[in-house]
Amino acid sequence: MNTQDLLVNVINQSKHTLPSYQTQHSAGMDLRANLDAPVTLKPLQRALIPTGLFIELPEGHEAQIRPRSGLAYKHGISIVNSPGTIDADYRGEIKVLLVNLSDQEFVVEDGERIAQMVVARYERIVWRAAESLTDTERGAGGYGSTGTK
Ligand SMILES: O=c1ccn([C@H]2C[C@H](O)[C@@H](COP(=O)(O)OP(=O)(O)OP(=O)(O)O)O2)c(=O)[nH]1
Ligand SMILES: [Mg+2]
Repeated sequence: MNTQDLLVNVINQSKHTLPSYQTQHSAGMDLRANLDAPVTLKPLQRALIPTGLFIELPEGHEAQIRPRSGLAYKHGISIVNSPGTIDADYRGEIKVLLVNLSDQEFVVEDGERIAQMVVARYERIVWRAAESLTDTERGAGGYGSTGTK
C-alpha cells in the first residue's frame, strides 16, 4: 500500500478473494462473478451478475464498472450500462450487467473476471442560470464537425 492509496471499506461475501490490481499501474481491479451455477448468455441476452462485494466509498468518490477488453474482443461481452456507476452512498451488492453482443452463446463461470472497477473522484455542481455562454472556436459544432479523417 502507498501512502496516497485510498482506504475503502469492503465486505466480501463471495467465495473469491478480494479484487486486486493485476499490474503496478492498472487503473482497474478485475471483478469476479460470484455464482452458484454458470450463467449462459445467448446472443443479445443480458444478465445481472453478482460479485458478492459490498463497499463503502469515501464521499466524493464513485466506482465505475467497465468492460474488459479481452472479453469484448474475443467473445463480444460488454456491459449494457457501461460504465456502471457505484455511488458513494450505495450499500448493496455490486452487480455487473453483462450483455452478449456476439452471435454465439457465452457461458459466465463462477470466479471468472467479468469486468473491472475504477474508482474516481467526481465533482458535484450547483447550477448558475446564465443569459449566454462564452464564444469558442468549436461553438455548437460536434458529431464529426471537425472532419472524418
Ligand atoms: O453496474 C452497476 C450500476 C449500479 N449499481 C448499483 C450501485 C449504484 O449506486 C446503484 C444505482 O445505480 P444507478 O444510479 O446507475 O441506477 P438507477 O437506475 O438510476 O437506479 P436508482 O434509482 O437506484 O439510482 O446501483 C451496480 O451495482 N452496478
Ligand atoms: Mg440513479
